[in-house]
Amino acid sequence: MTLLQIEGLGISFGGLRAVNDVGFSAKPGEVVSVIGPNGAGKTTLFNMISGVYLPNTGRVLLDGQDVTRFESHRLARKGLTRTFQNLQIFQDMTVLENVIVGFHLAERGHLLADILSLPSTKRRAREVRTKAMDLLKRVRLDKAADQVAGNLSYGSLKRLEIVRALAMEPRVLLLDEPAAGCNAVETEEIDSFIAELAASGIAILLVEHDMKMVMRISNHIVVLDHGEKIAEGSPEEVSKNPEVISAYLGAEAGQDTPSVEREVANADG
Ligand SMILES: Nc1ncnc2c1ncn2[C@@H]1O[C@H](COP(=O)(O)OP(=O)(O)OP(=O)(O)O)[C@@H](O)[C@H]1O
Repeated sequence: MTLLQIEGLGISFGGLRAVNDVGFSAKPGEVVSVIGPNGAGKTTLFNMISGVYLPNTGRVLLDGQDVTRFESHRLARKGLTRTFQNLQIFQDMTVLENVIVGFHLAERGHLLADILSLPSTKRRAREVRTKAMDLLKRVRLDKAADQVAGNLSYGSLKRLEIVRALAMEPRVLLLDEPAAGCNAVETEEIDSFIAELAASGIAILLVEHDMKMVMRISNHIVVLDHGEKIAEGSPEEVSKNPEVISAYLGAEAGQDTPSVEREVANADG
């Protein structure tokens, strides 16, 4: 059963066609990764899917409903949430407070009850706290709940950001470079957490430069180059695709992008 369907998405910035006619789909429990050399259009594609940019062409269907024109907060309430490449954590708040903010973003409808300080508000605050602590336990951050977020290691902050997105109870979760800046141990932690989330039935869309991680955890990979989808398939299919290899090798000559073939060989070894 398809949960997220992307059809012919495209957008231009001035004269530049940043993304052109890109489509793919994701089912519950699937990890779908979008890869491609620097500037290929991955983040722009994510921005269109998550309501940050309005595409010039194409559609985004969530559970069969056309949500193309929905803004991010409305999409989040429909079950599609994202994290950003750069951390969006409130560094001065505690770890727990950061997650609680995520819950409040998910339920703005209770504002009047909050203002009137109804008994239901206190009960809900307790429920939210319990749920937030449960989420923190899942990423072993519960012991750090009362610490100021700014004191956490980078890998912990990355996990906190994912947890905060989970407060919205997404069915589709877009992760933009969740392992960026993480060391090998932190990357593996994030890696197994993502696999766990997928196993719980969430469809994960991933943009990630760490090719070993992509090859390890993806069920399906979509490859972009210069805004076009040049290939898609299983990690094995994609890593053997000559067009994909040449896109990466071409990029490697001018930029610091790893060759998929070599990265797959390393990941195997
Ligand atoms: N808001 C914008 N205005 C103008 N051009 C943009 C904008 N956002 C992206 N672009 C351009 O669109 C193209 C695709 O950029 P995008 O950031 O989506 O690529 P990417 O694959 O995510 O790259 P990276 O791997 O480096 O993050 C680039 O040429 C970029 O300069």
